[in-house]
Order: sequence, then structure tokens, then C-alpha cells
Amino acid sequence: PPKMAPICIKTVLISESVDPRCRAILEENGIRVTEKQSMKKEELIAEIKDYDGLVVRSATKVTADVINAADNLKIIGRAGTGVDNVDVDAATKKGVIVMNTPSGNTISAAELTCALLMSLSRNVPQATMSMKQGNWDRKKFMGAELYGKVLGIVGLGRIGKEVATRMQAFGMTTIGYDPITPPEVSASWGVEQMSLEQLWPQCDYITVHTPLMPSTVGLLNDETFAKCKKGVKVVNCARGGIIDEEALLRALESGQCGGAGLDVFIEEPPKNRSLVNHPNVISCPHLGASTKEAQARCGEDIALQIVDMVNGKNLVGAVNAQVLAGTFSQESQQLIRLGEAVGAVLHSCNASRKPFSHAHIITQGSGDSMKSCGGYFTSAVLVGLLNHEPGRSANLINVQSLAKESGIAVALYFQVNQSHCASEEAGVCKVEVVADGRSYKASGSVQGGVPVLLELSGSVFRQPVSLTGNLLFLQASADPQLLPSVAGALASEGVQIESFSAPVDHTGDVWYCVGVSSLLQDLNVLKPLVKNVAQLSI
Ligand SMILES: NC(=O)C1=CN([C@@H]2O[C@H](COP(=O)(O)OP(=O)(O)OC[C@H]3O[C@@H](n4cnc5c(N)ncnc54)[C@H](O)[C@@H]3O)[C@@H](O)[C@H]2O)C=CC1
Ligand SMILES: O=C(O)C(=O)COP(=O)(O)O
Repeated sequence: PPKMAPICIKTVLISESVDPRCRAILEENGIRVTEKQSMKKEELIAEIKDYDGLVVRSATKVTADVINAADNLKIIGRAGTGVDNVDVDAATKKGVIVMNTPSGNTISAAELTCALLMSLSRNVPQATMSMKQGNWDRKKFMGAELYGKVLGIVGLGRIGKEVATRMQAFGMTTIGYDPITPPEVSASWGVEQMSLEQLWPQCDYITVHTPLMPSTVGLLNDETFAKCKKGVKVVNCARGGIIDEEALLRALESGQCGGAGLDVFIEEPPKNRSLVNHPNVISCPHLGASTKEAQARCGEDIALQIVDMVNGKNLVGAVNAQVLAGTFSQESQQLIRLGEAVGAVLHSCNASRKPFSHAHIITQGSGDSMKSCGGYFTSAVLVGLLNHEPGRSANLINVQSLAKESGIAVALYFQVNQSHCASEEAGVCKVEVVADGRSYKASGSVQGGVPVLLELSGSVFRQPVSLTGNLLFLQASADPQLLPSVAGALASEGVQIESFSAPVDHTGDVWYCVGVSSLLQDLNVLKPLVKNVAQLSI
């Protein structure tokens, strides 16, 4: 039966070194935590089976195999920013929330970027190594000032901004490119935006701060290096591959690139050490977020975000599951219960058991709630429709993609209701679904916090039917004798009638709804009395 239970997390696996505050906060909130480290993929696949939550950093590869092996998984928490190590699509399909803590390590990553820029300008790491080898080589490590140089920042989000303002203090001119951050916004923190074509030839230094995604793989490549100033120095503190590693090596060897500061690699740790070993490359083993402060923030943030979600307080940091964002108020929870219940009623009335081809959902109301609930209300109806199909485990996160896979054409409309009578102010939903060419309709509302059914396929109930408990839906020709005959048939099965809702109209085949003490083992006992019978527990 459909249930809008709060997201329940009882057990969490932390598969990497995450600040101890994370475990402490989860445990203080009654969540059992297991910590493991350096797990091989097979171990993770075997271990993840029973956990409700997984907390990772960047080393755990949460692939589709891992996600699909996790029978109870509801959340993947990333104690950090980049989620490129998580197969977010696979998680969404499975109905698993992916959540990160995007601002906890911004300052640390920006500071390391600045450290690499400064080290590149003055050869600090190379000079240190030379000193340790007993040398005193003042000529070899001649540097250049950052003052007056041009820094190109590709990706003007959180980290890009912090790098810009810090390097401006050194007298650098900061220019940049970002397809989303508006130029006037970046201008307010001193970064002039321009196209990449204009940017490349102007830069003495280039630093990248984008996520890793198809459009950012190889942003710096043979072609773009060729457009840069000879001797340009580059920094990658974002993700391995944003600067094409092979193109970088070629540019370093030709002198087109004068030096690189790398914190991240396509493969971590990199097996191919040619970049790391190049004399003009300085590098770190992915240390951008490795500060006490960043780890404390990220560990604490991810735990608090999970706890807030479990307590139905709010949803912060979800990178998929946007549909859940507006679902934490009591009113939206009630609408979700209504949507799921109406969907479940229509599912149970689909006598053909053939798949649904269409779902049309109309929300009507004079208040704002019915207008703004469209996204999650539609998903809730689909959950009710699909969750009862064998092998399906639909929730608000994955149901749109499940509906698409099933070929259901979904349409949503909103109608403003001018009337101000109490029931209509609460809002009414009308849902029509089609299966095997036959249409089924239901309309419902929330009354006194409870979802109610107002109408079922043309039969308007005299009293709203409370959509809770065990319900039987009977389609029969209108007949005053129906109630006693049904009561008799049910009694013979040990089932008592708790409520009986008849329609206003008494012509032709109409729908009745009967509240019962328990569901029937076998619906056949009612078949001689009715045209159609369906049952449901909500
Ligand atoms: N080395 C480390 O330990 C750390 C690395 N990171 C990485 O840093 C990167 C950036 O992080 P944040 O600044 O927090 O992310 P953010 O989301 O605040 O900023 C990323 C920016 O990149 C922009 N962008 C997207 N596609 C682009 C393109 N094709 N060209 C130019 N800009 C593009 C976006 O519009 C956005 O403004 C992420 O890849 C993250 O994983 C983050 C923290 C620590
Ligand atoms: O937050 C990020 O994107 C990072 O790259 C930091 O990774 P980490 O948590 O140190 O494995």
C-alpha cells in the first residue's frame, strides 16, 4: 500500500575518512554507523546491501552496480562538493537521493589553488627539494612576480570567486568565463567575463573551477593550449581531465605551457607518473579539501543534512530529487498522501491490469498550494499508480523516469478556482488515467488533514470518502439491496463493514466505496454481486 512515510534512515555506512563529527551526529540521532576504509568495489557491493545510507568523499566510486546492489539505500551523502564519483542517474532511477555539502570546502580548495599559483610563480616546491638535496641554487629558480599578471578563471562559481578575490590582493588582473554566472555578478567581485576564445591569449595563468562533466572534459586541450600565450602556467584543483592530461604533457614538453599545478588526476592515484615527474609540474594528492576546517564542516554538514531530512525538517544539498524540495510542509505532505491515494485507487480499479498509457492531472484551487504543488503532486499520483505493479518500487525521486520508461504520457493542468467555499479553497484534484483504451477518473481533496475521494469514474459520492484503511471499490447497478448482500458475502469471510459510501446518482452502473475491517483473501466472493471490484489498503 502507498505510504508517505518520512525517509527512514537507521543505518549508515561511511566508506572513507570523514570527520568524526559526522558519525557522532548521526549516532546522537539514533542512526547506527559503520565506518570502513579502502573498500574494494566487490567489498562495497557485498557490504552496502543492508544500509539505508552511504557517506563518501571522492575515493569511493558509487557506480550503478553498487547502487543496484543496495536494497535499502535511500541516500548517498557526499561529504564534499564533486559528485562525479557517484552515478547520479543510476541513483535517481533507483529512487536514491544524492546529497552533497557544496560550500564546506570552498575556502580550502581556493586557498590550495592560490598556494599552487604562488608556488608556480616562485618554484617553491622545486627549490625546497633542491635544498633538501644539499644544493644552494639561486639561478635555477628565478621566478616572476604575480603582480600585474593576468589570471584566467574558467568556472566562476564558489571556488572561482574566492580564488579571484584572493589573487587580486597580489595585484593580478582577473578575467574569466562561466556560462551561468552573469557577467555583472562576476564584475562585482572584480572578474571581467569574456568568451574562452578571447580569454586564452590574454592569460599568464589559467585556473579551472568547473565540475567534471561532458562539456568540461578537455576544456584545455591541444587546440586551446595553442591559443594561449607561450609559457602559460595552469592550475587544476577541480577535477582530473578538465585539463587534458596528454595535451598538458605535450604543451609542457614544447614549452607552450610553462608549468602546471595539479591537485587532481583522471586516475587517482595516477599510475602514469609522467606528469607528476615533469620538472615543471608541482602536484598534490587531491588535498584541496584536506584541512581540519573543511573536513569538520563537510562531515558535520552532511550529517546534519541527513538528520534534517529524516526528521522531515527540510532538504538541503540534494543534487537530484529536486521534486522533494517543496514537500516538507504539513500541507504538502497531505497533498502527497492525496496524490498517492488517488493514484492507488485508480490503479486498483484498472480491471484490465494492462499498463497505463495516459495520466492527466488537473489541480484546482483558489489558494497557492494547488498551484505550486504541481511537480510533486503529479509524481505522487504516479507513485500511487505504479507502486502496485510487480517489481516496481516507485518513489517521488524515480517515478517520473519510471513513468517515462513505461510510456505513460503525463499531462498536468492547473485551474484557478474563483469560488471561496471551504472545501474548494483546500483544493481539488482530478485525475484521469487510460489503460487498454479505457478511461478511469477520480477526484479528491484534503479535508481535515485527511485525503478524501469525491468522485470515482462519474459517481459523485454523497459524502467524501476518507482514503484511509482498508477499502473496497464496487461497481454495480444502483440497487438498495446491494449493501445487505455485500455485508452478507463479506461476513461469510469474517470481514465487517465499517463504512459504506454510495453515489448521488442512481442510474446505470455506479461506484460504491466500502470501508472494511480487513482486505478479502479472495475477491471472487463479491463477483456475483457486482460488475467490478477492487480493494486497497491505504
Ligand atoms: N581539489 C579538491 O579537493 C576540491 C575540488 N573541488 C572541485 O571544484 C570544482 C568547482 O567547485 P565549486 O566552485 O564549489 O562549484 P560551483 O558549482 O560553485 O562552480 C562551478 C562553476 O562552473 C561553471 N561551469 C559549468 N560548466 C562550465 C564550462 N563549460 N565553462 C566554464 N564554467 C563552467 C558553473 O556555471 C559554475 O558556476 C568542482 O569540480 C569540485 O568537485 C571542490 C572542492 C575541493
Ligand atoms: O569536494 C570535492 O569536490 C573534492 O574534490 C574533495 O574531495 P575529498 O572529499 O577530499 O575526497
